[in-house]
Amino acid sequence: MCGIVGVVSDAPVNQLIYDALLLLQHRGQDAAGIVTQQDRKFFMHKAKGMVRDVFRTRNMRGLPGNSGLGQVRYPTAGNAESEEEAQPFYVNAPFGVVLVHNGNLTNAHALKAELYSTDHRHINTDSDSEVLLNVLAHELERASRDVPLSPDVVFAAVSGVHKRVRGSYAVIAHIAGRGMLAFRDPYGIRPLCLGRSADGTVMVASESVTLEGTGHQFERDVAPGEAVFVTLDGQVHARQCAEKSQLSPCAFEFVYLARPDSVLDGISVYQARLNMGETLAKRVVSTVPPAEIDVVIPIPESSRPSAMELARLLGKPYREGFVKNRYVGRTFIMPGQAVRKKSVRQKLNAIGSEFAGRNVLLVDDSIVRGTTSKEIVQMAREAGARKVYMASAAPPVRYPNVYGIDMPTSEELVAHGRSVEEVRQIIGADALIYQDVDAMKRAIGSLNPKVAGFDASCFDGVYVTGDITAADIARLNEERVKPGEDDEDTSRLTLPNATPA
Ligand SMILES: O=P(O)(O)OC[C@H]1O[C@H](OP(=O)(O)OP(=O)(O)O)[C@H](O)[C@@H]1O
Ligand SMILES: NC(=O)CC[C@H](N)C(=O)O
Ligand SMILES: [Mg+2]
Repeated sequence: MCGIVGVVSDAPVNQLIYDALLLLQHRGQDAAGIVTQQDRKFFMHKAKGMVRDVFRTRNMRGLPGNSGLGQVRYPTAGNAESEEEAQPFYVNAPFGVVLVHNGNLTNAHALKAELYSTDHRHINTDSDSEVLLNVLAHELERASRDVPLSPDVVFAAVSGVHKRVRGSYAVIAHIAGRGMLAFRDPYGIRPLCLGRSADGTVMVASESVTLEGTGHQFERDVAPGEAVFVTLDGQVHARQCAEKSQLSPCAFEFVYLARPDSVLDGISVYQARLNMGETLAKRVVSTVPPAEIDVVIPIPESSRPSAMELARLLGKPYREGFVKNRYVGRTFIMPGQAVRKKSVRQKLNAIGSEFAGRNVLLVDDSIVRGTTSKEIVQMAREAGARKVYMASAAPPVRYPNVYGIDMPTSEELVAHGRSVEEVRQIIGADALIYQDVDAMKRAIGSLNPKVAGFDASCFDGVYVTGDITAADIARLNEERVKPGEDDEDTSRLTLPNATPA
């Protein structure tokens, strides 16, 4: 998951984009970048690291101008170690274009070959976003061959992009001296919304919290397949550029990725998490007699709303048994299993008195590789819990994600090919209760009937774009995993009573 933002204003935007990126930091911790524009010239600074580390005063001084864009990166293609893959990306022709991307292309490999052989464009990194920029640049060149650049030409280029590109993409680009372009893939898998401030600044961003937190009024979501072109005087043009579109946002945004104070596609992330807590409560009571639960404890941060609602419905106390070190980032979006595992203990510490002699129900938003739950169950026992039950507000994560969440292989998923009982044994809990897939979809979907469905592929193996084959998954995985990575493969996690092969 990455976070993206773009602005067109009458005043300098460097600090505004910086502030917006801080509000998107939870979507990407590996790299950050900003481009601003003054007198048709782009100024860029990007590097590996969190926003606060990447931008020092001297870097900010080098970002003049009244329009620009920014990105925080959580790599899902290429290599997390590569500084060159940090965004934004730039091409000088036609016009000069910079671009930021949230999502993941599933045909980047084929496009790269085609760009080279047919369009004569060179891609210098393993990033799918650089491929996407070059497809856009080529389509802009084609659409503007005999006519001056206008919103019509820009929209024709986006139609061309939709025809060639597969996968998920929420995109913001700036065309030098012309304006800002934003568009979303025809399924609207990744979020993108638009707002305006009292002084007329137009902002496009991944999440509504970015608009609110920087003093912009939310106006609307960018529709799936739609493109919005904002000229440098702040005029907004919009057009549907896809032949067919169908809003199917990623369910994992509501489970984990987005901030709870955001509203995505008309759905409050917080309310969706409360609803998931409600449906989870029903499953808990059918598995563990409520009399056997003394206390409900969330695993901070993302599970809190679901755990709170679940506790209320069970009539049990909700207690904060784990304290989170706020200086450690989100562990799931860290690259590499070794660093993730180490970070769980650094990040969370148990308050002994909440566990001693009690039967505790721990609630997390999701169990992906099982890194967090395995450590946490053990910590609860070390803190003196009698019984440790574990509940997940999301269903078992069993299938790889190809649309921008970094879980490219099924082998790394603790629930892949395993029964709930087997997962329970691996994480060492006394009971394990998962959300049901349909119940999750209803819990989120009931908040906006206009949403046609969700991309819930990591839970049900159904890929909304309808064009993903087993060979694609294998190839995307091969391209992603770099030799020498210190990942611990969860397929090697054995059941406690398993006989060694
Ligand atoms: O099964 P796993 O592979 O461990 O992944 C799942 C865990 O990772 C996430 O937490 P994270 O620490 O990233 O962020 P949070 O503070 O927002 O909960 C998520 O909330 C789960 O706790
Ligand atoms: N999480 C994302 O949106 C990643 C964007 C892009 N695929 C990258 O790897 O840089
Ligand atoms: Mg968590």
